[in-house]
Amino acid sequence: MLTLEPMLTLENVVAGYSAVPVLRQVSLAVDAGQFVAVVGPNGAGKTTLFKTISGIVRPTAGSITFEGTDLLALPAARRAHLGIAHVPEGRQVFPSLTVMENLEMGAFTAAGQRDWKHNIQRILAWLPVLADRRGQLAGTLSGGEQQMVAIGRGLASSPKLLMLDEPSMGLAPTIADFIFEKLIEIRRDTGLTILLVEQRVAEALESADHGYVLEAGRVVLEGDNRTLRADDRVRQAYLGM
Ligand SMILES: Nc1ncnc2c1ncn2[C@@H]1O[C@H](COP(=O)(O)OP(=O)(O)OP(=O)(O)O)[C@@H](O)[C@H]1O
Repeated sequence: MLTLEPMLTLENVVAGYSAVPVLRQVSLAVDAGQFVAVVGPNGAGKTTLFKTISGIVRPTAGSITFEGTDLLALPAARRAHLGIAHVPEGRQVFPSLTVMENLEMGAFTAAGQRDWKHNIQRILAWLPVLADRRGQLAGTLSGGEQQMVAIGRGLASSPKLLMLDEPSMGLAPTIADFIFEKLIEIRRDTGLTILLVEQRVAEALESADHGYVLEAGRVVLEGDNRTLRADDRVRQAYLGM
């Protein structure tokens, strides 16, 4: 019988800063086309998890595989070319470049260069505010607009896996809701695989198909979104019910 391997697999990953472990034996899998959310409190290690996948932090144990390739054998710069886009916490747009220049910077991969015309049309259709502000310096945009630039920049690389680190951070609830709706729309239109880290647990588990709860560097719960939303621990600790 044919069994499909997940697109991304982490097995027993241990990682941190200097000698201090943050991730303690984290295992996680993302299937192609899936929308997976990782939720958990401040300091649980969510950002460290993303940095470990994209190669900024090097694990001391465990394995990470993307489409059958051993990611740990590749430097960070190579991983983006495999189709992994990391939209970082705090957006990190290039403030002195325009919106369009920021989007162009995202198209640094071979696939991003090849697909630029198609990608930019779609990005501007999903996020029309970026078309309105294409010549504006990104540093002068609102937080929500900067988040849209960061998402657009990630999409411009033609990723297979889009990793988003707390896209709602610091945004008013209505703007955060708009961002979640856009992610659902982009996913529906493209079938893109999405890995999302979020502190807005209710919205994250409504948008995603599958979730992981990360606490103190360990996966303490995993399941499809309905199961997690119905879980007593999740309801009490994260949904205020
Ligand atoms: N560059 C660093 N050097 C040393 N320790 C760090 C560094 N970055 C993060 N840490 C520590 O690693 C732990 C996990 O941080 P991380 O940012 O991964 O958590 P998080 O779940 O993303 O939290 P938040 O939701 O607040 O961003 C924290 O105790 C933090 O202090």
